[in-house]
Amino acid sequence: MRTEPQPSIAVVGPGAIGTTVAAALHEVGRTPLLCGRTARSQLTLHDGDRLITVPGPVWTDPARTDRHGIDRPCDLVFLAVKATQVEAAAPWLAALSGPDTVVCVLQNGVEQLAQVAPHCPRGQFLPAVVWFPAQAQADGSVRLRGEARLSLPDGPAARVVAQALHGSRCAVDLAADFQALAWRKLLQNAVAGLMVLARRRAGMFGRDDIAALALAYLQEGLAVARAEGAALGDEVPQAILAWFQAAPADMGTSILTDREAGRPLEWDIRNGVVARRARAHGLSTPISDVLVPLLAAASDGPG
Ligand SMILES: NC(=O)C1=CN([C@@H]2O[C@H](COP(=O)(O)OP(=O)(O)OC[C@H]3O[C@@H](n4cnc5c(N)ncnc54)[C@H](OP(=O)(O)O)[C@@H]3O)[C@@H](O)[C@H]2O)C=CC1
Ligand SMILES: CC(C)(CO)C(=O)C(=O)O
Repeated sequence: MRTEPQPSIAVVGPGAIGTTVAAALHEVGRTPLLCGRTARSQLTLHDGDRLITVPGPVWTDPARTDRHGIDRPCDLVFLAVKATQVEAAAPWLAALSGPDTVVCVLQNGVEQLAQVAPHCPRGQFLPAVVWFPAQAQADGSVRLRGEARLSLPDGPAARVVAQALHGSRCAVDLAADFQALAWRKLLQNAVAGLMVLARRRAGMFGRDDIAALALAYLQEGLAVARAEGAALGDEVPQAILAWFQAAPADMGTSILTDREAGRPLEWDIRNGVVARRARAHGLSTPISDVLVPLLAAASDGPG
């Protein structure tokens, strides 16, 4: 019997999201090359009671692809560094990508392509909506806190990703209206920024005053999303708030993890973007006008 050759796959940025995707691929026999910043011998994912170990190493030097067993571009690269880390990770994209390589950007926001493409001369770029929460633990392992699921804009590049993750614990939806999904997820991320300013986890959305603020901020974002052409219904703000209220009280968000670790924050792609896009449409954003400078200062200082 003839077996199909396996695609060559790399994960750049084996953190919370990168580890989840690497574990999903490994479980179905498509173990990716791991490319990171911190050397590790393996990755570990906790999904409920299940523990999945992805064999490493995590390579850390993009100039030494000869050591990694790569003699040609990969078929598929998952980029899962933070938006603030794309420039530093660009040498990995240059080392792993050829013109036919699909580069699937596992990042929040609605500007992934504009952010990443200038840093990589080759490849077919594909944004993804990453729906699931995952949290890095103190020992470097990752805890998955939801059903792993990605949405991608339907097309040939998305089908390469869907094929690679076929049969794995990470579901892939091919979306006809990706823009609406991306903006819906952006609104979820924008409101999660309130957790950074309060330094509290999802339980804080149980407060009436925070719920009212969150709804008003989500309404502000919804107007911008619609002006950008995203077809989102009136129910979206309440549905997003209800999602946070139903989440475990100790569920965080990746931007809060960065705040707690004193790292730069993705404030611009998650919150700043709402105000930036609003200006282009002549919309006012009184809530963003207060939140965004505070998030920017929390991220970048000075002081
Ligand atoms: N975590 C979540 O629940 C969700 C996150 N997202 C989005 O996914 C993206 C990734 O987030 P997340 O996984 O949480 O982030 P993490 O910080 O957990 O992971 C980022 C990884 O990239 C590595 N890295 C940093 N710089 C480089 C570099 N120059 N070269 C190679 N690797 C590098 C980091 O290494 P090191 O270990 O050294 O820091 C880390 O392993 C973000 O855009 C986030 O907004 C989307 C949905 C949910
Ligand atoms: C938790 C979740 C899914 C929503 O804010 C997320 O996207 C993140 O942590 O960055």
